[in-house]
Amino acid sequence: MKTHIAINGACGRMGQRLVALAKDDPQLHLVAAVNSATNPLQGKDAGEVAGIGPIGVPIRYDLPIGVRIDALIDFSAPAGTMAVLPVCVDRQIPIVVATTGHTEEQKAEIGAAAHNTAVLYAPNMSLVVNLLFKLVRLTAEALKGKGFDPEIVERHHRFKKDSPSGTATRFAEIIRDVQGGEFVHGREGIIGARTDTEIGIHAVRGGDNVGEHTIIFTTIGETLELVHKGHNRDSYARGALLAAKYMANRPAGRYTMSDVLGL
Ligand SMILES: NC(=O)C1=CN([C@@H]2O[C@H](COP(=O)(O)OP(=O)(O)OC[C@H]3O[C@@H](n4cnc5c(N)ncnc54)[C@H](OP(=O)(O)O)[C@@H]3O)[C@@H](O)[C@H]2O)C=CC1
Ligand SMILES: O=C(O)C1=N[C@H](C(=O)O)C[C@H](O)C1
Repeated sequence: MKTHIAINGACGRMGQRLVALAKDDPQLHLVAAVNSATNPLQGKDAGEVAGIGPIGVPIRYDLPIGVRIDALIDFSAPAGTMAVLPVCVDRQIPIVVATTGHTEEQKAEIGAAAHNTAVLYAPNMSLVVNLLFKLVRLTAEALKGKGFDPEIVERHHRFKKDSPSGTATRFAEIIRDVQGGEFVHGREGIIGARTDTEIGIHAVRGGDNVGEHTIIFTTIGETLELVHKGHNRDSYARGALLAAKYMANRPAGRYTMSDVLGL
């Protein structure tokens, strides 16, 4: 049986790739393509917006009533997540939140929604980035107390609205979880020597970069760098579609990309 999915943020860079890849997947049926009410593409065919020709699914600003939705994928903006979340809770629609840049309060609300519906909230849907989360934890554990300075550099396209990336923040949280310490975002001025407890986070913005993360562990005499470079957005989109299939019919609770990917 096909998984019936809805996409929030369907007109965006990620939303368009999800629409296109879902169309080619015989296990998926796209039943709703949602985007902000003010978007000029409202009412247009989601396939046309995605550049694959008409698919009979119009862009709309809310979820259709009386239509079976097995999972919703959200690649929008923090306000977009918070608009669709209560509807998913009310209708017990499993939700895959891929949007980044939420406030701490919004993150808590997303977490609380898991009492009532299935929630997967991940800053990165790529298989190998999720593997890298594990490798960074392993590295932080191995190098703990051995005098290595952790620094994270992320690079993204000029249009990205949030900084640092959700993925960079997750890498930093993993290192802090293992080693302790505090986040330092960029550096400027006469700031003095680096302390032993800093976890540096640096955001580069420009061009059409779909996402790069470099996790640096450096000491006097040598440096280890763990690097991921996205080539296009499809690794994120494929991971999210896999997550939607995994989440369909799951009971309320929190799920992770490690669950989905079997990592
Ligand atoms: N977890 C992961 O693997 C990945 C996560 N992301 C994250 O996904 C999000 C989207 O990225 P991207 O596609 O590049 O961004 P875009 O800006 O290209 O797309 C976002 C889309 O969401 C729409 N939107 C904004 N507000 C709302 C709302 N209130 N309700 C419904 N739709 C809304 C926008 O419409 P409008 O233009 O009208 O505002 C736009 O069409 C970002 O937070 C990004 O960081 C991106 C890639 C991978
Ligand atoms: O906005 C993007 O493009 C991306 N955002 C995500 C993030 O903030 O971590 C994931 C990926 O790096 C692409």
